[in-house]
Amino acid sequence: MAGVLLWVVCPKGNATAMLSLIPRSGNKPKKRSFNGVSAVSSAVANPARSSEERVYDVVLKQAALVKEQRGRKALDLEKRDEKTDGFSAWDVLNEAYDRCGEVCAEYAKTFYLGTLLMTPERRRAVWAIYVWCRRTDELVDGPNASHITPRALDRWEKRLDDLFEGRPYDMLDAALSDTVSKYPVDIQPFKDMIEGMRLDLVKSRYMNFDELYLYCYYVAGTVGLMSVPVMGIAPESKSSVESVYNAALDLGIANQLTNILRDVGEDARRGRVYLPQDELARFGLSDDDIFRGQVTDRWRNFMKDQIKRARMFFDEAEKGVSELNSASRWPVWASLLLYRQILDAIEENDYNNFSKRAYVGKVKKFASLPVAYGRALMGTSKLI
Ligand SMILES: CC(C)=CCC/C(C)=C/CC/C(C)=C/CC/C(C)=C/COP(=O)(O)OP(=O)(O)O
Repeated sequence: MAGVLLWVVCPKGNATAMLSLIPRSGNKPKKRSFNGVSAVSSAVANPARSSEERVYDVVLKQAALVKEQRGRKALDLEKRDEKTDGFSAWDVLNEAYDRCGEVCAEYAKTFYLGTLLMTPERRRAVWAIYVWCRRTDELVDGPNASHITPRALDRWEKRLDDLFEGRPYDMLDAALSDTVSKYPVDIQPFKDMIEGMRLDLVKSRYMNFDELYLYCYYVAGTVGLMSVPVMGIAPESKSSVESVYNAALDLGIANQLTNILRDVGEDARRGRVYLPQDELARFGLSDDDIFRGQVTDRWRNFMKDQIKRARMFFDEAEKGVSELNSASRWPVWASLLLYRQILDAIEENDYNNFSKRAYVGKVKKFASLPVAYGRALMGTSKLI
């Protein structure tokens, strides 16, 4: 896989040297200015490489894979239709995908409805990815989370390797195994999501935004990178593949930042603070203020800044949605608009995210759906 990336980046020259130059020489990753400083604040404190630059390597790798596989024919499912005991691989696979659809319908209703607009092939591939992410998340967040160990995560990663090599462990894995054999999905974002779970086992504080950015990439940005190869980029899109992947990554980051801001109180009750410590200090705040849970002016000002940054990531993401295949745009717009409104809800709660859960009411939710549909109908945008 690395060979593909290096070939694309540097067909003839010194690939390693070229790679380390990309973020600094090009304008990617974009340096987001946030209150006059880079949004990824410790890029300055850490002269080596910022998280944003490291994550961008994964974007390039995934984009290279898509370019390589564009035009390559998908595997012909019919060929697998050899019957054993009255059941064919095709029957089993269909059942596996149906089960993935049921899980998606149960846990992510709006998103599931949106996927129904996609082609049947794409829709079930998205379900298979969703289910794997959900199962991964449940290892550390589910009912058995207290028993989870780094070794269990290693075993989960071994299963991942196996399913990417066509050796699924169970039915749900079989659906994903089929999906990754048909779409140009790279294994790295999946491995990185497991890495995020490992991080969650040992880390409960983030010194600066650079550290938090990496965490958000692991647990949510990865989902964006996994989804685009399946959702597909519109054939008429004039944007670069890399910029669409960047937008997908930004949507994952924006969603996760929003999730963090919504759940400050809940996380604090579990002893966790997913907020940059240096930024808290800059506003005269500390962990104690969070555990105390008082909405003060300092807290409001801090929150205004955090919300502003999350919106910046949503803005970047929005530029990429129109570049997706037309049938994939609606579910993405719908989930983007709904999640973005959680930030408005935090404001409406006067920044009390300690004891009041910010949520988007049914009326607003339904009102967003036609808006999302309208945006999805608009064609691909300008070059980005
Ligand atoms: C923008 C472009 C070009 C493509 C879209 C690419 C996609 C689908 C990006 C979305 C990434 C995504 C869904 C990340 C997960 C983010 C997240 C914080 C999910 C929260 O999940 P739950 O914890 O179940 O949420 P609730 O707690 O709100 O129910």
